[in-house]
Amino acid sequence: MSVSSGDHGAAERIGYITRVQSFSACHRLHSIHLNEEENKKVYGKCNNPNGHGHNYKVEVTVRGKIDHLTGMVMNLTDLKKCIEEVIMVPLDHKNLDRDVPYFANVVSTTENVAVYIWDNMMKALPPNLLYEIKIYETDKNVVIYRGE
Ligand SMILES: Nc1nc2c(c(=O)[nH]1)N=C([C@H](O)[C@H](O)COP(=O)(O)OP(=O)(O)OP(=O)(O)O)CN2
Ligand SMILES: [Zn+2]
Repeated sequence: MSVSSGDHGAAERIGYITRVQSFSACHRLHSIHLNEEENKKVYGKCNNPNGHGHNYKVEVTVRGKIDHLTGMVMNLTDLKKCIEEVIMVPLDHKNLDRDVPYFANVVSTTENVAVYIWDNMMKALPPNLLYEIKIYETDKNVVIYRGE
C-alpha cells in the first residue's frame, strides 16, 4: 500500500466548503400578479393576511481550488462575515415582505429567498466561488439554487 506524501505537485484539488446559518423570519405568500381569489387558491394557508413564520436554515456552499499554501478554498471566517452581512443583517427577525425592499414586489417563496441570497452573496464573495444556496424552509421543504 502506498501512502500519499501530501505533495500534490502541480495537481489542483477542488474542494466544496459549506457554512450553515439559521435565521427566523415571517412572511406571507401573496403575488401582486394575482387577484385575491387567485392568491387564496394558489397559496392556501400561506396567504393568511397576518402571515406566518419559519426558522430557516441556509447552507452556503463555495467551490474552488484548495490553495497549496493555506490549505483552504476560502477562509470560513471570511465566509461567516459575508453570511452575517448578506443573510443575518437584512433577514433575521424580519418580516420579509415589509422589511426587505426586494420582496415588496417579489413573492417571498423560498425559491425567491434563495435567489435573493445568491445575488447578494455573489456581490460579497470573491469571483467564481459561490456554488450553491440550499434553504430548509421547514424540515420537509428544501430549495436549492445554483445561479442558473
Ligand atoms: N414552491 C414553494 N411552495 C411553497 C412554499 C415555497 O416557498 N415554495 N412555501 C410555502 C409556505 O411558506 C409554507 O409555510 C409551507 O408550509 P407547510 O407546507 O405547512 O410546511 P411543512 O410541509 O413543513 O408542514 P407540514 O404541515 O408538517 O407538512 C408553501 N408552499
Ligand atoms: Zn412560509
